[in-house]
Amino acid sequence: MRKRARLIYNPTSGRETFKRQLPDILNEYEKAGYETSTFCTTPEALSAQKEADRCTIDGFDLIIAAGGDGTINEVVNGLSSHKAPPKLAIIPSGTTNDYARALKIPRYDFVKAAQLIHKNQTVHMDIGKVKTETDEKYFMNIGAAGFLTEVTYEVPPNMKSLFGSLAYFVKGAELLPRVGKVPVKITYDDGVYEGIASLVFVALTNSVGGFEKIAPDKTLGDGKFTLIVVKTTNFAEILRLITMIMNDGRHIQHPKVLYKKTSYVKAETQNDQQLMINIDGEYGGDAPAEFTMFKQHLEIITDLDRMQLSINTHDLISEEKEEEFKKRVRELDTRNE
Ligand SMILES: Nc1ncnc2c1ncn2[C@@H]1O[C@H](COP(=O)(O)OP(=O)(O)OP(=O)(O)O)[C@@H](O)[C@H]1O
Repeated sequence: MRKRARLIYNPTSGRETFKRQLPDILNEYEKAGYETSTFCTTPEALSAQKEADRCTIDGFDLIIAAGGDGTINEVVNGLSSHKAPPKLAIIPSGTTNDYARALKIPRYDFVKAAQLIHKNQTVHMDIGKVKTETDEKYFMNIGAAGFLTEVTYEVPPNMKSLFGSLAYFVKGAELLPRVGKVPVKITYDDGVYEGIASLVFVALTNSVGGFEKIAPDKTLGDGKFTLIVVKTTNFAEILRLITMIMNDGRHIQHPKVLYKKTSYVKAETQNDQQLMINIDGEYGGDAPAEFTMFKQHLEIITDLDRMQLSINTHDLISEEKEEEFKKRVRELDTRNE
């Protein structure tokens, strides 16, 4: 019997050009020996998630998720509640595509992304689960609270596509002065942090909000979250930290940063102040929130050669981008001092 693949695509993601290339995309999976079919997501809540769940129960061999990080997250949720989910392929067609960036999946050519199927290379990715008082949800990339949450909400999509991560930075700088001091209690595998925080990250990859060096020492599939807590609300200090994140990843040694590898995190606030949790770029409930780890839970089609190559060429690729950021930081720093 031929293997079956279901392509779940969001027609509204990114620049909405996906549909035109659908026959060419499907053809790649057909050539690789899959019998293919498609599901177009609808405005109804969680349609991608429900379809991924249904296909898993129905015994599909491969789910192809095409969309932005929101669609990928839904598909990941549909698959992850199952013990032995089918393989996942990703065709990034959103604006930021953080997850595809982390997995080195081509982000600007849908057919090229589909052609990865011929390489027969996969990576077993860790998946996180976040539990709040109102909800329970899987995530594949990031759980965040504090400043990043607001920034992600407030960067308009057209700004994201025009300026990429610079948009986050500019918005971030605008929002920072308004960020309140939230006293938090963060419990992790081997410790507890109690104090103020402008930022709490629980990350599964090193690609978040367009930043590529947020967890520079991350090994994918190691069964550990990277926990980052920024223990300052000082504007100038945070700006410098952001520059470090852009430049060389030295933020992990900064005295105002708690940087840990852990398989469990609990985030609470200390005086009933509201702390919104952002999950893979979307609002995911309020603290208290518990994060647990599902080690190597999803097998995802990727390009292992490119992943390896990117380790060697990383610094060259981002040099130009960094110059742009450095200039911007200098401007903002002068304005705020
Ligand atoms: N047919 C549809 N019509 C309108 N909205 C849809 C449809 N299908 C899915 N959606 C909505 O699209 C959102 C997910 O968008 P997604 O993240 O994939 O793309 P994006 O926002 O362009 O990308 P990015 O997250 O990278 O900015 C969900 O809120 C979902 O409900």
